Amino acid sequence: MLKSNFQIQRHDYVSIASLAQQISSLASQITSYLSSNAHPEPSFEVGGGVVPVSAEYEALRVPLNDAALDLLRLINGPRNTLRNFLFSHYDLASLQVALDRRFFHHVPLYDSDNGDGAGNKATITEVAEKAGMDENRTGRVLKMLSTHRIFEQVPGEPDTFRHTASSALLARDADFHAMADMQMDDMIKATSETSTMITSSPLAADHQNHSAFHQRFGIPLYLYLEQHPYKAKRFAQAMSSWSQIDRQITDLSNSYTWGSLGKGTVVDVGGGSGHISIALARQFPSLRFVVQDISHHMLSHAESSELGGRVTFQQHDFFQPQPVRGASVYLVRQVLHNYNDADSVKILAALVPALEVRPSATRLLINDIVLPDSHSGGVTSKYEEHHLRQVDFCMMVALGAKQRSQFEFDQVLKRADKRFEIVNVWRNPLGIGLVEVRLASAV
Ligand SMILES: C[S@@+](CC[C@H](N)C(=O)[O-])C[C@H]1O[C@@H](n2cnc3c(N)ncnc32)[C@H](O)[C@@H]1O
Repeated sequence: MLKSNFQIQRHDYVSIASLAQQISSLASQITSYLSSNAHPEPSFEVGGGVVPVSAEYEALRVPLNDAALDLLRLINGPRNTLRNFLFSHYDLASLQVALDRRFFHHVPLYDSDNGDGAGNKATITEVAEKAGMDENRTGRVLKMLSTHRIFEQVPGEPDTFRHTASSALLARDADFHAMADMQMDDMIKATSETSTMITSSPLAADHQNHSAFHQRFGIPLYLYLEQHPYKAKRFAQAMSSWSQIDRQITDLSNSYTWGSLGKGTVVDVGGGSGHISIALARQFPSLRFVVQDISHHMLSHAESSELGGRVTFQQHDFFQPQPVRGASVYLVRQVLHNYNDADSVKILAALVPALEVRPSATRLLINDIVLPDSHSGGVTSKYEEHHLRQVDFCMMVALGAKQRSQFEFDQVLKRADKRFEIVNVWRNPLGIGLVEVRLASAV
């Protein structure tokens, strides 16, 4: 996670030659970085897809993405580029079928190989049988996914497929699979209603009853999850997987001085299954955590913890006054982005009496994406901004809500209580940042 004054220059690439030169230079720096860190060169093979997670690697990977994507746009021209873009829902449909019919578990992994190479592949007929669908469409799904290097045809055996690094990830990582499944199931269905939803209420922005999700399923997302325990479990797993991406937990533990809180209490407001508190509790053995959530489904997915009672769980509605007073930290993580400004103001205001007990020793930490904007800066690359905008759109579709910039956080905080003051911002160009807030009367 990077401090607020960190800015990445956005380049306007102009020529094929200059882009090619940048790509070549960045690619050789990546090769040197890999070899000097004894990191194996990434490949598409099973087990070959691990890339380094470090600030140095990101500083090369991100501009290489910008340059490579722009080079492709330039050499393909708008007609080919847009054609590809416009047809991408068919690619997603193939992934949707593969997830629905559990293709990723029907092709054996190298792990199960008995040594003769025969155990790591499956014919279209075998996959179709296990998936309970016809061979023709099974083959078409596998071939479509293979164009993205998700599965591949075994050389010399055109009707036989094996895993690649990407398909193996979906086979092995249950939480990542849950995230993919959630996106390709409810979220893609809801997303297709976005424009219809806007047409039906063109001026009613920012309300969960005017979200595409509501348009598609007839009820707000969290009520829907309460009514579908399997989907609530999948959601909790998806959130856990999401937190592994881009080092979110590492960033959160590194960016704030948790160690200085001594034997303090951290209240994890809307903490879901408690995965963040549990990770922090493992790292900071003096701290105690209270994970609060309205959903007993979420709390029931909470890991039984070996942490000697330092992580406790409490059912609580964060629109109601905060029952744990005078804690060291109130962590509000990936919650405000679920709400429009009016509701975010109510959630923040409900915390004020608890912060007033020991204002100088208490912090509110908002752990959410901090969007770039012209007021508070934070310019990112196009590649990075695209990620942030995708998640912002996700909030619009799912909940009629949004991600916020520092300026927008400041506005909702001040509406909740004029004494709220942002004291520090850690930006993360690829994901979740951190906003540290206090009640100014504490000074
Ligand atoms: C997007 S999840 C974030 C979970 C967790 N903080 C994290 O970062 O992984 C939002 C959480 O808010 C919970 N929630 C929704 N409405 C709530 C309410 N009124 N009071 C308390 N929790 C609520 C949901 O059950 C869900 O676990």
